[in-house]
Amino acid sequence: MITDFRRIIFAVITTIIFLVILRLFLKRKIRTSKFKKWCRLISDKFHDHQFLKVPEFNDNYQENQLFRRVSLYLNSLESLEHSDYTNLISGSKPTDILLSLNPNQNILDEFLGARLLWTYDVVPSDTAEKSFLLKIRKRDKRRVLRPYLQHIHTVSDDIDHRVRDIRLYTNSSSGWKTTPFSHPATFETVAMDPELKNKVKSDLETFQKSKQYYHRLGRVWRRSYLLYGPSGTGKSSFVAAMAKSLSYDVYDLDISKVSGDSDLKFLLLQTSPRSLILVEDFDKYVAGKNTSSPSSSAAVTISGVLNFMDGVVNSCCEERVMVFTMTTKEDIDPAILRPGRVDVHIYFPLCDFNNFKNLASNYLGVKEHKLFSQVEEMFNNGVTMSPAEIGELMMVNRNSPSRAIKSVINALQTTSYTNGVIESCKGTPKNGYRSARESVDEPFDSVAGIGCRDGVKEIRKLYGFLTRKSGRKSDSFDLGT
Ligand SMILES: Nc1ncnc2c1ncn2[C@@H]1O[C@H](COP(=O)(O)OP(=O)(O)OP(=O)(O)O)[C@@H](O)[C@H]1O
Ligand SMILES: [Mg+2]
Repeated sequence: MITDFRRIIFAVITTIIFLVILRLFLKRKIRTSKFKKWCRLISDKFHDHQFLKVPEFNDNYQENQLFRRVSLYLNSLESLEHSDYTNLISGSKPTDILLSLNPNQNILDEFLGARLLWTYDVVPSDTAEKSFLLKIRKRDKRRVLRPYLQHIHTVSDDIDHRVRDIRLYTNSSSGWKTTPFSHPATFETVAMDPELKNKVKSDLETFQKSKQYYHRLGRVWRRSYLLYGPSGTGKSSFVAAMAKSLSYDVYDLDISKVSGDSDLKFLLLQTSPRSLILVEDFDKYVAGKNTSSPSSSAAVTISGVLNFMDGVVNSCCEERVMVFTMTTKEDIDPAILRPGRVDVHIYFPLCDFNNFKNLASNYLGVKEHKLFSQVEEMFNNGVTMSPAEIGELMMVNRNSPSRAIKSVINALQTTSYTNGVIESCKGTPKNGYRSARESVDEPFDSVAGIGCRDGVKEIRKLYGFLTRKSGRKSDSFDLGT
Protein backbone atom coordinates (compact mmCIF):
# COMPACT_ATOMS: atom_id res chain seq x y z
CA MET A 1 0.00 0.00 0.00
CA ILE A 2 2.78 2.41 1.05
CA THR A 3 4.83 1.41 -2.01
CA ASP A 4 1.87 2.27 -4.29
CA PHE A 5 1.52 5.65 -2.63
CA ARG A 6 5.23 6.32 -3.14
CA ARG A 7 4.94 5.36 -6.78
CA ILE A 8 2.09 7.83 -7.35
CA ILE A 9 4.04 10.63 -5.59
CA PHE A 10 7.08 9.80 -7.73
CA ALA A 11 5.01 9.89 -10.95
CA VAL A 12 3.46 13.24 -10.03
CA ILE A 13 6.85 14.80 -9.21
CA THR A 14 8.40 13.49 -12.46
CA THR A 15 5.51 14.94 -14.51
CA ILE A 16 5.85 18.33 -12.79
CA ILE A 17 9.61 18.41 -13.42
CA PHE A 18 9.05 17.47 -17.08
CA LEU A 19 6.47 20.23 -17.56
CA VAL A 20 8.75 22.84 -15.94
CA ILE A 21 11.65 21.83 -18.25
CA LEU A 22 9.37 21.93 -21.30
CA ARG A 23 8.17 25.41 -20.37
CA LEU A 24 11.72 26.67 -19.89
CA PHE A 25 12.72 25.20 -23.24
CA LEU A 26 9.80 26.81 -25.09
CA LYS A 27 10.50 30.14 -23.40
CA ARG A 28 14.11 29.90 -24.51
CA LYS A 29 13.06 29.28 -28.10
CA ILE A 30 10.79 32.30 -28.03
CA ARG A 31 13.60 34.36 -26.44
CA THR A 32 16.02 33.22 -29.17
CA SER A 33 13.65 34.25 -31.96
CA LYS A 34 13.03 37.61 -30.23
CA PHE A 35 16.78 38.08 -29.81
CA LYS A 36 17.31 37.38 -33.51
CA LYS A 37 14.66 39.94 -34.36
CA TRP A 38 16.38 42.63 -32.27
CA CYS A 39 19.73 41.80 -33.88
CA ARG A 40 18.11 42.24 -37.28
CA LEU A 41 16.62 45.58 -36.27
CA ILE A 42 19.99 46.82 -34.99
CA SER A 43 21.89 45.62 -38.07
CA ASP A 44 19.24 47.27 -40.29
CA LYS A 45 20.12 50.63 -38.67
CA PHE A 46 23.59 50.39 -40.26
CA HIS A 47 22.35 49.70 -43.79
CA ASP A 48 20.78 51.83 -46.46
CA HIS A 49 17.45 50.50 -47.66
CA GLN A 50 15.30 51.07 -50.63
CA PHE A 51 11.51 50.80 -50.60
CA LEU A 52 9.65 49.52 -53.63
CA LYS A 53 5.91 49.81 -53.84
CA VAL A 54 3.63 47.47 -55.80
CA PRO A 55 0.20 49.15 -55.96
CA GLU A 56 -2.98 47.25 -56.74
CA PHE A 57 -3.91 49.53 -59.66
CA ASN A 58 -1.91 51.56 -62.12
CA ASP A 59 -2.52 55.28 -62.82
CA ASN A 60 -5.37 54.39 -65.19
CA TYR A 61 -7.08 52.27 -62.52
CA GLN A 62 -6.25 49.09 -64.36
CA GLU A 63 -5.31 46.08 -62.32
CA ASN A 64 -1.58 45.72 -61.71
CA GLN A 65 -0.79 42.07 -62.47
CA LEU A 66 2.34 42.22 -60.37
CA PHE A 67 0.24 43.00 -57.30
CA ARG A 68 -1.77 39.81 -57.84
CA ARG A 69 1.37 37.77 -58.33
CA VAL A 70 3.04 39.17 -55.21
CA SER A 71 -0.13 38.47 -53.25
CA LEU A 72 -0.23 34.84 -54.43
CA TYR A 73 3.46 34.46 -53.71
CA LEU A 74 3.44 35.96 -50.21
CA ASN A 75 0.34 34.03 -49.19
CA SER A 76 2.13 30.83 -50.14
CA LEU A 77 5.23 31.51 -48.03
CA GLU A 78 5.93 29.08 -45.25
CA SER A 79 6.88 31.96 -42.95
CA LEU A 80 3.25 33.11 -43.11
CA GLU A 81 2.21 29.87 -41.45
CA HIS A 82 4.52 30.60 -38.54
CA SER A 83 3.79 34.32 -38.23
CA ASP A 84 2.12 35.73 -35.14
CA TYR A 85 -0.98 36.78 -37.00
CA THR A 86 -2.62 35.38 -40.17
CA ASN A 87 -6.02 35.43 -41.82
CA LEU A 88 -7.70 32.16 -42.66
CA ILE A 89 -10.02 32.17 -45.65
CA SER A 90 -11.87 29.40 -47.45
CA GLY A 91 -10.73 28.41 -50.94
CA SER A 92 -12.68 27.38 -54.03
CA LYS A 93 -13.29 23.89 -52.63
CA PRO A 94 -15.20 23.67 -49.33
CA THR A 95 -12.30 21.82 -47.70
CA ASP A 96 -9.63 24.33 -48.80
CA ILE A 97 -8.36 26.74 -46.19
CA LEU A 98 -5.97 29.43 -47.35
CA LEU A 99 -3.72 31.79 -45.44
CA SER A 100 -3.61 35.46 -46.26
CA LEU A 101 -1.74 38.49 -44.96
CA ASN A 102 -3.51 40.88 -42.65
CA PRO A 103 -3.49 44.60 -43.56
CA ASN A 104 -0.25 46.25 -42.43
CA GLN A 105 1.30 42.93 -41.55
CA ASN A 106 5.01 42.37 -42.24
CA ILE A 107 6.46 39.23 -43.67
CA LEU A 108 10.11 38.38 -44.08
CA ASP A 109 11.41 36.46 -47.06
CA GLU A 110 14.92 35.30 -47.91
CA PHE A 111 16.31 34.94 -51.41
CA LEU A 112 19.89 34.25 -52.49
CA GLY A 113 21.09 35.21 -49.01
CA ALA A 114 19.28 38.57 -49.04
CA ARG A 115 16.52 39.51 -46.63
CA LEU A 116 13.40 41.03 -48.10
CA LEU A 117 10.79 42.54 -45.87
CA TRP A 118 7.29 42.94 -47.27
CA THR A 119 4.46 44.99 -45.77
CA TYR A 120 0.89 44.68 -46.90
CA ASP A 121 -0.11 48.32 -46.88
CA VAL A 122 -3.79 49.19 -46.75
CA VAL A 123 -4.68 52.86 -46.53
CA PRO A 124 -8.08 53.15 -44.87
CA SER A 125 -10.18 55.19 -47.26
CA ASP A 126 -13.35 54.73 -49.31
CA THR A 127 -11.43 52.78 -51.92
CA ALA A 128 -9.11 51.02 -49.41
CA GLU A 129 -5.92 51.66 -51.38
CA LYS A 130 -3.82 48.53 -51.23
CA SER A 131 -0.18 47.94 -52.06
CA PHE A 132 2.76 45.79 -51.14
CA LEU A 133 5.85 47.54 -49.92
CA LEU A 134 9.20 45.83 -50.30
CA LYS A 135 12.13 46.88 -48.12
CA ILE A 136 15.46 45.74 -49.47
CA ARG A 137 19.04 46.64 -48.63
CA LYS A 138 20.53 48.84 -51.35
CA ARG A 139 23.58 46.61 -51.32
CA ASP A 140 21.43 43.56 -52.21
CA LYS A 141 19.12 45.23 -54.69
CA ARG A 142 21.35 45.12 -57.75
CA ARG A 143 22.22 41.48 -57.10
CA VAL A 144 18.86 39.94 -56.24
CA LEU A 145 15.96 42.13 -57.33
CA ARG A 146 15.70 40.91 -60.91
CA PRO A 147 16.01 37.17 -60.13
CA TYR A 148 13.71 37.64 -57.14
CA LEU A 149 10.94 39.13 -59.29
CA GLN A 150 11.46 36.32 -61.78
CA HIS A 151 11.14 33.85 -58.91
CA ILE A 152 7.84 35.48 -57.86
CA HIS A 153 6.59 35.10 -61.43
CA THR A 154 7.49 31.42 -61.57
CA VAL A 155 5.95 30.57 -58.20
CA SER A 156 2.75 32.53 -58.83
CA ASP A 157 2.41 30.94 -62.29
CA ASP A 158 2.69 27.59 -60.65
CA ILE A 159 0.02 28.40 -58.07
CA ASP A 160 -2.24 29.83 -60.77
CA HIS A 161 -1.85 26.65 -62.71
CA ARG A 162 -2.65 24.44 -59.77
CA VAL A 163 -5.87 26.17 -58.81
CA ARG A 164 -7.36 26.72 -62.25
CA ASP A 165 -9.82 24.28 -63.83
CA ILE A 166 -8.48 21.58 -66.11
CA ARG A 167 -9.57 21.57 -69.74
CA LEU A 168 -10.12 18.72 -72.15
CA TYR A 169 -9.03 19.12 -75.78
CA THR A 170 -10.27 16.83 -78.53
CA ASN A 171 -9.09 16.91 -82.12
CA SER A 172 -11.28 17.40 -85.16
CA SER A 173 -10.50 18.26 -88.78
CA SER A 174 -10.14 21.90 -87.75
CA GLY A 175 -7.66 21.35 -84.90
CA TRP A 176 -8.24 21.11 -81.15
CA LYS A 177 -11.61 21.85 -79.57
CA THR A 178 -11.83 22.49 -75.85
CA THR A 179 -14.34 21.87 -73.09
CA PRO A 180 -14.01 21.79 -69.27
CA PHE A 181 -12.58 18.51 -68.05
CA SER A 182 -15.10 17.03 -65.69
CA HIS A 183 -14.11 13.36 -65.24
CA PRO A 184 -14.75 12.63 -61.55
CA ALA A 185 -12.12 9.90 -61.08
CA THR A 186 -9.25 10.50 -58.66
CA PHE A 187 -6.46 8.30 -57.38
CA GLU A 188 -8.66 7.54 -54.37
CA THR A 189 -11.56 6.25 -56.47
CA VAL A 190 -9.52 3.93 -58.70
CA ALA A 191 -9.18 0.52 -57.08
CA MET A 192 -5.71 -0.89 -57.62
CA ASP A 193 -2.67 -2.16 -55.76
CA PRO A 194 -1.92 0.68 -53.29
CA GLU A 195 1.84 0.22 -53.66
CA LEU A 196 1.56 0.58 -57.42
CA LYS A 197 -0.66 3.62 -57.06
CA ASN A 198 1.84 5.30 -54.75
CA LYS A 199 4.68 4.53 -57.12
CA VAL A 200 2.90 6.20 -59.99
CA LYS A 201 1.95 9.17 -57.82
CA SER A 202 5.51 9.72 -56.71
CA ASP A 203 6.79 9.14 -60.25
CA LEU A 204 4.56 12.00 -61.43
CA GLU A 205 5.62 14.24 -58.55
CA THR A 206 9.28 13.58 -59.25
CA PHE A 207 8.74 14.33 -62.92
CA GLN A 208 7.15 17.68 -62.12
CA LYS A 209 10.13 18.73 -60.04
CA SER A 210 12.80 17.50 -62.44
CA LYS A 211 13.16 20.23 -65.05
CA GLN A 212 16.80 20.99 -64.13
CA TYR A 213 17.65 17.30 -63.97
CA TYR A 214 16.30 16.57 -67.45
CA HIS A 215 18.09 19.61 -68.86
CA ARG A 216 21.38 18.66 -67.25
CA LEU A 217 21.10 15.32 -69.04
CA GLY A 218 20.25 17.07 -72.30
CA ARG A 219 16.86 15.38 -72.34
CA VAL A 220 13.48 16.82 -73.18
CA TRP A 221 11.39 17.23 -70.07
CA ARG A 222 8.62 14.78 -70.88
CA ARG A 223 7.52 11.39 -69.60
CA SER A 224 5.38 8.74 -71.20
CA TYR A 225 3.28 5.97 -69.78
CA LEU A 226 1.67 2.89 -71.24
CA LEU A 227 -1.47 1.69 -69.46
CA TYR A 228 -2.49 -1.73 -70.67
CA GLY A 229 -4.92 -4.39 -69.55
CA PRO A 230 -8.37 -5.81 -70.25
CA SER A 231 -11.33 -3.59 -70.90
CA GLY A 232 -13.04 -2.05 -67.88
CA THR A 233 -10.04 -2.23 -65.56
CA GLY A 234 -9.76 1.50 -64.96
CA LYS A 235 -7.20 2.72 -67.51
CA SER A 236 -9.16 5.76 -68.68
CA SER A 237 -10.22 6.56 -65.11
CA PHE A 238 -6.58 6.40 -64.08
CA VAL A 239 -5.61 8.86 -66.82
CA ALA A 240 -8.17 11.31 -65.43
CA ALA A 241 -6.69 10.83 -61.96
CA MET A 242 -3.19 11.46 -63.34
CA ALA A 243 -4.26 14.68 -65.09
CA LYS A 244 -5.94 15.94 -61.94
CA SER A 245 -3.02 15.20 -59.70
CA LEU A 246 -0.73 17.02 -62.15
CA SER A 247 -3.28 19.76 -62.81
CA TYR A 248 -2.52 19.30 -66.51
CA ASP A 249 -4.92 19.86 -69.39
CA VAL A 250 -5.79 16.70 -71.32
CA TYR A 251 -5.30 16.48 -75.09
CA ASP A 252 -7.29 13.40 -76.09
CA LEU A 253 -5.90 12.55 -79.51
CA ASP A 254 -8.06 10.46 -81.83
CA ILE A 255 -5.56 9.32 -84.48
CA SER A 256 -8.37 8.12 -86.75
CA LYS A 257 -9.40 11.75 -87.22
CA VAL A 258 -5.91 12.88 -88.19
CA SER A 259 -5.49 13.50 -91.92
CA GLY A 260 -1.79 12.65 -92.20
CA ASP A 261 1.66 12.79 -90.63
CA SER A 262 2.03 16.54 -90.99
CA ASP A 263 -1.39 17.06 -89.39
CA LEU A 264 -0.29 14.87 -86.49
CA LYS A 265 2.87 16.94 -86.07
CA PHE A 266 0.86 20.13 -86.26
CA LEU A 267 -1.54 18.91 -83.54
CA LEU A 268 1.39 18.07 -81.31
CA LEU A 269 2.89 21.52 -81.87
CA GLN A 270 -0.39 23.07 -80.84
CA THR A 271 -0.47 21.41 -77.44
CA SER A 272 0.58 23.61 -74.56
CA PRO A 273 3.18 22.88 -71.86
CA ARG A 274 1.92 21.21 -68.68
CA SER A 275 -0.43 19.00 -70.58
CA LEU A 276 -1.19 15.32 -70.77
CA ILE A 277 -1.46 13.93 -74.29
CA LEU A 278 -3.61 10.83 -74.36
CA VAL A 279 -3.87 8.26 -77.13
CA GLU A 280 -6.48 5.62 -76.29
CA ASP A 281 -6.48 2.18 -77.94
CA PHE A 282 -3.01 2.80 -79.25
CA ASP A 283 -2.63 -0.84 -80.36
CA LYS A 284 -5.04 -0.09 -83.22
CA TYR A 285 -2.31 1.97 -84.87
CA VAL A 286 0.85 0.07 -84.06
CA ALA A 287 -0.07 -3.62 -83.58
CA GLY A 288 1.66 -5.95 -86.00
CA LYS A 289 3.95 -3.18 -87.28
CA ASN A 290 7.58 -2.49 -86.59
CA THR A 291 9.70 0.60 -86.58
CA SER A 292 10.75 0.05 -90.20
CA SER A 293 7.29 -0.80 -91.55
CA PRO A 294 6.75 0.94 -94.88
CA SER A 295 4.30 3.77 -95.03
CA SER A 296 0.84 2.31 -95.10
CA SER A 297 -2.14 3.54 -96.98
CA ALA A 298 -3.64 4.74 -93.70
CA ALA A 299 -3.69 8.49 -93.20
CA VAL A 300 -1.00 8.30 -90.55
CA THR A 301 2.09 6.17 -91.12
CA ILE A 302 3.99 4.24 -88.48
CA SER A 303 6.96 6.60 -88.80
CA GLY A 304 4.56 9.52 -88.31
CA VAL A 305 3.31 7.87 -85.12
CA LEU A 306 6.85 7.19 -83.89
CA ASN A 307 7.91 10.77 -84.57
CA PHE A 308 4.89 11.88 -82.63
CA MET A 309 5.85 9.62 -79.71
CA ASP A 310 9.39 10.95 -79.75
CA GLY A 311 8.14 14.51 -80.04
CA VAL A 312 10.12 15.13 -83.21
CA VAL A 313 9.97 18.85 -82.71
CA ASN A 314 11.43 18.19 -79.31
CA SER A 315 12.13 21.63 -77.93
CA CYS A 316 8.49 22.61 -78.35
CA CYS A 317 7.26 19.56 -76.44
CA GLU A 318 8.61 20.21 -72.99
CA GLU A 319 6.68 19.53 -69.81
CA ARG A 320 4.36 17.04 -71.44
CA VAL A 321 3.13 13.72 -70.15
CA MET A 322 2.09 11.24 -72.83
CA VAL A 323 -0.21 8.35 -72.03
CA PHE A 324 -1.01 5.47 -74.36
CA THR A 325 -3.66 2.89 -73.49
CA MET A 326 -4.21 -0.56 -74.97
CA THR A 327 -5.68 -3.91 -73.99
CA THR A 328 -2.57 -5.97 -74.74
CA LYS A 329 0.93 -5.25 -75.91
CA GLU A 330 1.30 -8.79 -77.22
CA ASP A 331 1.38 -7.83 -80.91
CA ILE A 332 3.44 -4.71 -80.47
CA ASP A 333 7.05 -4.55 -81.61
CA PRO A 334 9.06 -3.88 -78.39
CA ALA A 335 11.06 -1.24 -80.29
CA ILE A 336 7.89 0.83 -80.51
CA LEU A 337 7.59 0.75 -76.74
CA ARG A 338 11.30 1.09 -76.04
CA PRO A 339 12.57 3.17 -73.08
CA GLY A 340 12.62 6.84 -73.90
CA ARG A 341 9.63 6.39 -76.12
CA VAL A 342 7.55 4.84 -73.36
CA ASP A 343 9.11 5.25 -69.93
CA VAL A 344 6.67 3.44 -67.64
CA HIS A 345 4.48 0.42 -68.33
CA ILE A 346 1.52 -0.11 -66.00
CA TYR A 347 -0.57 -3.24 -66.13
CA PHE A 348 -4.27 -3.06 -65.19
CA PRO A 349 -5.45 -6.53 -64.17
CA LEU A 350 -8.92 -7.91 -63.73
CA CYS A 351 -10.25 -7.68 -60.20
CA ASP A 352 -8.61 -9.48 -57.28
CA PHE A 353 -9.97 -9.68 -53.73
CA ASN A 354 -8.15 -6.55 -52.57
CA ASN A 355 -9.54 -4.53 -55.46
CA PHE A 356 -12.96 -5.99 -54.74
CA LYS A 357 -12.74 -4.77 -51.11
CA ASN A 358 -11.64 -1.39 -52.38
CA LEU A 359 -14.65 -1.22 -54.69
CA ALA A 360 -16.98 -2.38 -51.91
CA SER A 361 -15.68 0.40 -49.71
CA ASN A 362 -16.10 3.06 -52.44
CA TYR A 363 -19.40 1.89 -53.93
CA LEU A 364 -21.16 0.41 -50.89
CA GLY A 365 -19.38 2.04 -47.98
CA VAL A 366 -18.60 -1.34 -46.37
CA LYS A 367 -15.13 -2.33 -45.24
CA GLU A 368 -16.07 -5.69 -43.80
CA HIS A 369 -18.95 -8.07 -44.51
CA LYS A 370 -19.82 -11.64 -43.60
CA LEU A 371 -19.91 -12.59 -47.30
CA PHE A 372 -16.34 -11.36 -47.91
CA SER A 373 -14.78 -14.71 -47.04
CA GLN A 374 -16.87 -16.40 -49.72
CA VAL A 375 -15.84 -13.80 -52.28
CA GLU A 376 -12.19 -14.15 -51.27
CA GLU A 377 -12.34 -17.88 -51.77
CA MET A 378 -13.73 -17.42 -55.26
CA PHE A 379 -11.02 -14.96 -56.24
CA ASN A 380 -8.41 -17.34 -54.78
CA ASN A 381 -9.82 -20.04 -57.05
CA GLY A 382 -8.95 -17.86 -60.04
CA VAL A 383 -12.42 -16.59 -60.89
CA THR A 384 -12.51 -12.95 -61.71
CA MET A 385 -14.29 -10.10 -63.50
CA SER A 386 -13.35 -6.59 -64.45
CA PRO A 387 -13.69 -3.80 -61.86
CA ALA A 388 -16.12 -2.10 -64.26
CA GLU A 389 -18.44 -5.12 -64.18
CA ILE A 390 -18.20 -5.50 -60.41
CA GLY A 391 -18.64 -1.75 -59.95
CA GLU A 392 -21.77 -1.83 -62.08
CA LEU A 393 -23.31 -4.64 -60.00
CA MET A 394 -22.50 -2.76 -56.82
CA MET A 395 -23.87 0.49 -58.11
CA VAL A 396 -27.29 -0.87 -59.04
CA ASN A 397 -27.57 -2.64 -55.70
CA ARG A 398 -26.03 0.12 -53.63
CA ASN A 399 -29.03 0.35 -51.29
CA SER A 400 -28.33 -3.15 -50.00
CA PRO A 401 -24.67 -4.15 -49.58
CA SER A 402 -25.67 -7.76 -48.94
CA ARG A 403 -27.64 -7.94 -52.19
CA ALA A 404 -24.80 -6.23 -54.04
CA ILE A 405 -22.19 -8.71 -52.77
CA LYS A 406 -24.51 -11.63 -53.45
CA SER A 407 -24.97 -10.43 -57.02
CA VAL A 408 -21.19 -10.29 -57.43
CA ILE A 409 -20.95 -13.84 -56.03
CA ASN A 410 -23.63 -15.02 -58.47
CA ALA A 411 -21.84 -13.35 -61.35
CA LEU A 412 -18.52 -14.89 -60.31
CA GLN A 413 -20.20 -18.30 -60.00
CA THR A 414 -21.58 -18.02 -63.49
CA THR A 415 -18.14 -17.18 -64.83
CA SER A 416 -16.47 -19.98 -62.91
CA TYR A 417 -16.47 -22.39 -65.86
CA THR A 418 -14.14 -20.01 -67.68
CA ASN A 419 -11.79 -20.48 -64.78
CA GLY A 420 -9.18 -22.28 -66.83
CA VAL A 421 -9.02 -19.47 -69.35
CA ILE A 422 -8.83 -16.78 -66.74
CA GLU A 423 -6.10 -18.73 -64.97
CA SER A 424 -3.89 -17.97 -67.94
CA CYS A 425 -3.98 -14.30 -66.95
CA LYS A 426 -2.37 -15.13 -63.65
CA GLY A 427 1.15 -14.73 -64.98
CA THR A 428 0.70 -10.97 -64.70
CA PRO A 429 3.26 -9.05 -62.68
CA LYS A 430 1.85 -8.87 -59.16
CA ASN A 431 2.94 -5.31 -58.93
CA GLY A 432 1.85 -4.02 -62.33
CA TYR A 433 4.43 -1.23 -62.38
CA ARG A 434 7.64 -1.56 -64.30
CA SER A 435 9.74 1.24 -65.61
CA ALA A 436 10.72 0.64 -69.21
CA ARG A 437 14.29 0.31 -67.99
CA GLU A 438 13.31 -2.61 -65.81
CA SER A 439 11.38 -4.13 -68.64
CA VAL A 440 14.55 -4.14 -70.72
CA ASP A 441 16.69 -5.76 -68.07
CA GLU A 442 14.03 -8.22 -67.14
CA PRO A 443 11.43 -8.56 -69.88
CA PHE A 444 7.77 -8.68 -69.00
CA ASP A 445 5.91 -11.91 -68.79
CA SER A 446 3.53 -12.27 -71.63
CA VAL A 447 0.78 -11.03 -69.44
CA ALA A 448 -2.24 -10.47 -71.58
CA GLY A 449 -2.02 -13.31 -74.02
CA ILE A 450 -4.64 -14.67 -76.38
CA GLY A 451 -6.13 -16.92 -73.72
CA CYS A 452 -6.57 -13.97 -71.44
CA ARG A 453 -8.23 -11.90 -74.08
CA ASP A 454 -10.56 -14.75 -74.94
CA GLY A 455 -11.33 -15.04 -71.25
CA VAL A 456 -12.28 -11.40 -71.11
CA LYS A 457 -14.48 -11.78 -74.19
CA GLU A 458 -16.08 -14.77 -72.53
CA ILE A 459 -16.78 -12.76 -69.41
CA ARG A 460 -18.11 -9.88 -71.48
CA LYS A 461 -20.55 -12.25 -73.21
CA LEU A 462 -21.59 -13.68 -69.89
CA TYR A 463 -21.74 -10.28 -68.35
CA GLY A 464 -24.04 -9.09 -71.11
CA PHE A 465 -26.22 -12.08 -70.30
CA LEU A 466 -26.09 -11.35 -66.60
CA THR A 467 -26.97 -7.70 -66.97
CA ARG A 468 -29.94 -8.65 -69.09
CA LYS A 469 -30.97 -11.20 -66.52
CA SER A 470 -30.50 -8.90 -63.55
CA GLY A 471 -32.13 -6.07 -65.45
CA ARG A 472 -35.45 -7.77 -64.93
CA LYS A 473 -34.96 -7.63 -61.20
CA SER A 474 -33.81 -4.07 -60.87
CA ASP A 475 -35.05 -0.96 -62.65
CA SER A 476 -31.83 0.94 -62.08
CA PHE A 477 -29.92 -1.85 -63.79
CA ASP A 478 -31.88 -1.17 -66.97
CA LEU A 479 -30.91 2.47 -66.74
CA GLY A 480 -27.28 1.61 -66.27
CA THR A 481 -26.99 -0.80 -69.16
N1 LIG B 1 -9.93 -0.16 -60.97
C1 LIG B 1 -11.11 0.47 -60.92
N2 LIG B 1 -11.49 1.11 -59.80
C2 LIG B 1 -12.66 1.74 -59.73
N3 LIG B 1 -13.54 1.80 -60.74
C3 LIG B 1 -13.21 1.18 -61.87
C4 LIG B 1 -11.98 0.49 -62.03
N4 LIG B 1 -11.93 -0.02 -63.26
C5 LIG B 1 -13.06 0.34 -63.86
N5 LIG B 1 -13.83 1.05 -63.04
C6 LIG B 1 -15.13 1.64 -63.37
O1 LIG B 1 -15.54 1.07 -64.58
C7 LIG B 1 -15.85 2.03 -65.57
C8 LIG B 1 -14.97 1.84 -66.79
O2 LIG B 1 -13.63 2.12 -66.44
P1 LIG B 1 -12.56 2.69 -67.47
O3 LIG B 1 -13.25 3.36 -68.60
O4 LIG B 1 -11.58 3.49 -66.72
O5 LIG B 1 -11.90 1.33 -67.97
P2 LIG B 1 -10.89 1.10 -69.16
O6 LIG B 1 -9.82 0.20 -68.65
O7 LIG B 1 -10.45 2.41 -69.71
O8 LIG B 1 -11.76 0.33 -70.21
P3 LIG B 1 -11.57 0.26 -71.81
O9 LIG B 1 -10.31 -0.49 -72.07
O10 LIG B 1 -12.78 -0.48 -72.27
O11 LIG B 1 -11.52 1.67 -72.32
C9 LIG B 1 -15.69 3.37 -64.93
O12 LIG B 1 -16.95 3.88 -64.64
C10 LIG B 1 -14.93 3.13 -63.67
O13 LIG B 1 -15.45 3.91 -62.63
MG1 LIG C 1 -10.68 3.34 -71.60
